[in-house]
Amino acid sequence: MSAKVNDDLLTERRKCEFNVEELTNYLDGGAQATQNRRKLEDKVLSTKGLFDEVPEEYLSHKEKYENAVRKAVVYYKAMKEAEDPNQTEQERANATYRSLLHAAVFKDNSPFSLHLAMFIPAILGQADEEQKKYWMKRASKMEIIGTYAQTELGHGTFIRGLETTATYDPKTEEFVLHSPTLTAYKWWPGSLAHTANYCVVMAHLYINGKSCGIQPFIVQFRDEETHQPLPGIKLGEIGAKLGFNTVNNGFLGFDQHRIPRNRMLMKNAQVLKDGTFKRSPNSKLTYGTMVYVRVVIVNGMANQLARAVTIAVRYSAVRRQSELKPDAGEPQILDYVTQQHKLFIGIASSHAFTLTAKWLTRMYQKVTADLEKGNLDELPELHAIACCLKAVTTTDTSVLVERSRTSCGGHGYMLSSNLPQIYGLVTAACTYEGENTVLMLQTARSLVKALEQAQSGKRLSPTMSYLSEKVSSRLKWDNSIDGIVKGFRRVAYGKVESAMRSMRKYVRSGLGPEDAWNMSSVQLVAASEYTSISEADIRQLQDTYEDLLGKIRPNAVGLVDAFDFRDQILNSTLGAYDGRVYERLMEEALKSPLNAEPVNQSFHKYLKPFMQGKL
Ligand SMILES: CC/C=C\C/C=C\C/C=C\C/C=C\C/C=C\C/C=C/C(=O)SCCNC(=O)CCNC(=O)[C@H](O)C(C)(C)COP(=O)(O)OP(=O)(O)OC[C@H]1O[C@@H](n2cnc3c(N)ncnc32)[C@H](O)[C@@H]1OP(=O)(O)O
Ligand SMILES: Cc1cc2nc3c(=O)[nH]c(=O)nc-3n(C[C@H](O)[C@H](O)[C@H](O)COP(=O)(O)OP(=O)(O)OC[C@H]3O[C@@H](n4cnc5c(N)ncnc54)[C@H](O)[C@@H]3O)c2cc1C
Repeated sequence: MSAKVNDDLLTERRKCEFNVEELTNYLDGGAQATQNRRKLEDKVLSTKGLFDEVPEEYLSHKEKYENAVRKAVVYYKAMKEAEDPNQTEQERANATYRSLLHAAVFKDNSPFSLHLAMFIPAILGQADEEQKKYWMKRASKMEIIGTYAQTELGHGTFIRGLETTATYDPKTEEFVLHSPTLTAYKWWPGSLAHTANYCVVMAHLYINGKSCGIQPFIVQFRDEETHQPLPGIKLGEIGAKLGFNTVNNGFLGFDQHRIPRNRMLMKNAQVLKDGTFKRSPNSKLTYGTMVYVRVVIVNGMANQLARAVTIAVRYSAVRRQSELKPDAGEPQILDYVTQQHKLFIGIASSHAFTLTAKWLTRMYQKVTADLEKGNLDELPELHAIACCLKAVTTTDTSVLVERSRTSCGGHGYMLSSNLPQIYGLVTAACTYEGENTVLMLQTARSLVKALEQAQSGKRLSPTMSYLSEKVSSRLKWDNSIDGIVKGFRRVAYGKVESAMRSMRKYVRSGLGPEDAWNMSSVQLVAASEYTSISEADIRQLQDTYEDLLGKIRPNAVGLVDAFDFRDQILNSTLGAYDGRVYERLMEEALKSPLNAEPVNQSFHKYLKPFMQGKL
């Protein structure tokens, strides 16, 4: 018999003014997609051995990893078996697009995540047809487990500064991989330490002493039978982190490690047997895997943020605290407008990121199809947009997840709420796949170029077209959506123009272009991410805003119910559908090993002699 649902949550659900299932269907891409997702979740989550006997937080660092590998093999097998052979690729993609199934199994991400998130995309995007056929067969069947090894101890952002070398030896038709310094060691790749046995390595190619730029190589680094590191390979784990502690991030050093010529992924650039180098049509095509993952991250942020606000809004409907009016009893904390302000932006942002992710994915698919036909025209715009949206969505999601945590008071600080772990997952994305400041500066680079083109009368790409609108600075905008958008476009234009004026001022003062860029870089980042509107209009918008909060209030629980996260995926004492918060907090607390006995052994060993002055 299912447990009794909290009365306040029942009331909230009765108050809701819209059809929750309809919104769920919309988010999934239709009623059938909702059904497919639920069917997949039912199948996979009914698999034995997927969940923890002891809560992960009470395991050691090593036990956490070993437990995660145990679950990863069960999970991956269950996912494979749950695949419906009659489903189209698109239906399968839709069923997983919104599902955070892995979050029900791994609070801190899977040791296989890089295999699926980067190793396979790198093969698909960087291998020639013959290589793709061979490696995809092995990788898709998990005969091998891979990762993506680009970052080094000494370099993450500056890819052209990577020190790992790949020197072509025409006599043996091999590449010699070498880490000339400690800072050249690959450092950070997920699964690298003890899980994977292959990786795509980004290394500096040299032929006859000449630099041929950064190229991708598929490298085996562990024996497939014994899992021992191969000769000339130094491997290890980089240590405990804020989060991602079951992702097994590692380090790898090469000592004159030889690989066959056909291990360089040769879709874009090629090395012939005699050492002839055939250059890529665009050297940045090698960076394609990063563009792909940045696109995926935007959708991932939408889902993770939705999970956090679901937990916080349901808890805020159950938690009663303080006194809003004398003798009126303790109100639900969701009735405080400050609480609504903290949480409703998170609901709206998750929807905004979902729609943005869909738009960006379509743009990525179009540009990738064009690249296949040799048309690179829209690659720069895709790069700029992917950089901006990855940076903005990860920054905003980190802020909003942390705000969801602090809006739940002390209970939000409990690991059993799962809000700290969700924060650990999303805040990592501000750094990986391109540190956010660096990516915003990439976008700024495109904005400055676009404004210069606009000022010389050239046509701009659709996403930059606001820079060619001669919008009057005395524009008055109203509270309509159109008016607000016009206002934001006007201010965004002003930010880019101001940054450019600043750079020109520095150049006139005698600085070189690079120093002028650096001196203006704070403004350049603001131009890429930040748009604010002038003081006078904030008051007008503020009234509208507070009015909107009131309109959302009766529907808040319905809006998060529509995300349709089952309890196992929320994995939270505060966010369960039935709202039995206090019973769950106690149930989880009693699982602490410290509660197995009333007096801990440290009393007799340390406390008692200490208090009796015997230590
Ligand atoms: C479970 C997780 C929970 C929540 C998260 C949800 C979803 C996540 C989904 C998947 C992830 C899950 C698991 C994986 C977790 C972690 C994996 C992490 C992997 C990594 O971090 S891999 C390493 C990533 N590293 C980087 O991104 C490095 C960033 N640096 C760069 O990109 C370049 O160095 C930089 C900054 C662009 C500068 O390079 P460079 O100096 O050479 O370029 P310039 O600035 O001079 O520009 C030259 C020219 O080239 C253009 N350009 C640059 N980059 C690109 C590109 N990628 N594509 C196209 N064009 C590019 C640039 O615009 C210039 O053009 P111009 O001269 O102006 O015409
Ligand atoms: C959880 C996690 C997982 C990861 N997984 C992988 C993986 O699987 N594979 C992989 O290859 N890498 C991985 N990484 C590494 C990640 O890609 C790098 O950390 C990232 O690219 C940043 O590089 P860095 O750490 O060397 O920082 P740096 O590049 O040294 O940056 C440090 C600071 O300097 C600033 N800075 C640097 N350059 C500039 C500039 N030009 N202008 C202005 N400011 C600048 C940055 O903004 C930042 O604040 C992972 C990282 C994390 C945190």
